[in-house]
Amino acid sequence: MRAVSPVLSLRGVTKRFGGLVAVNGMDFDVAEHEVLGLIGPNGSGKSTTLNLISGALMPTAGTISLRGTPITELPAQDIARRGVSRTFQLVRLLPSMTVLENVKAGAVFGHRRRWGAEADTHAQAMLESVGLGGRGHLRVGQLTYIDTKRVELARCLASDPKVLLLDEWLAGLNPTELEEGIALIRRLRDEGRTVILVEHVMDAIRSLCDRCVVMASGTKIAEGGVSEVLSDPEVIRAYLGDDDA
Ligand SMILES: Nc1ncnc2c1ncn2[C@@H]1O[C@H](COP(=O)(O)OP(=O)(O)OP(=O)(O)O)[C@@H](O)[C@H]1O
Repeated sequence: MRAVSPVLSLRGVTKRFGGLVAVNGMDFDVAEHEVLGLIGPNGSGKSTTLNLISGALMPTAGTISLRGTPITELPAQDIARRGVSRTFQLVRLLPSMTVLENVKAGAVFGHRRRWGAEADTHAQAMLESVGLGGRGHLRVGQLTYIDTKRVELARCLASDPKVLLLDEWLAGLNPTELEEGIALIRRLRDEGRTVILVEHVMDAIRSLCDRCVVMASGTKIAEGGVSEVLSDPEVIRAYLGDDDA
């Protein structure tokens, strides 16, 4: 059941990089407990949109609100403290640190800050929840690709985020890992989190998302139920024009 007021709202959000308009007047809402797919061809502005929401970048124009409060001007750490957390397309972990230390770093900087033994216990629990129980002592450099992704998600979850921004978290997984990854994201939603999923894996979009927003060249070209938007001729055209379609 959708809540009436959105958790996250974007209104007229625009980002220019010099002469390039990477994100152009984006408007959309994300409802509580919703999994929203943000899709579109390569270079359409999806990661930039996540960067604007998480505060890694500041919009050139427009407003981003979290439960009705504008967060547009806030630095990234303040947005994280308000319960918005993200994974990165290229996993960003500290390879010389252990798995547990990387996850604890998320617990210290996030929404619900924990220290010392409490941070340890919580980080262990997050590792369990992503299927890495008992592997906290390993160095990140010793892990397989899927496991580094799991650590990145555990790091992100360590701050108890209410809104999760997943930037191609499922990319590069084999079919078995993909099934596990989809089940994991579904569980995060069942735990009461709201998720924005930037993803090229359409099976994941179909099986996880309540709705989709489709971007092309920085602009929203479609929004609605997944099967509806994926059969929209403009969306099909946008993807067919893309080398990776
Ligand atoms: N920091 C930056 N400086 C200049 N241009 C940028 C910067 N970040 C992104 N861009 C440009 O903005 C556009 C949108 O990029 P973005 O990474 O948001 O697309 P995307 O939809 O996430 O693509 P992909 O699916 O390939 O990850 C691209 O043309 C990209 O080259």
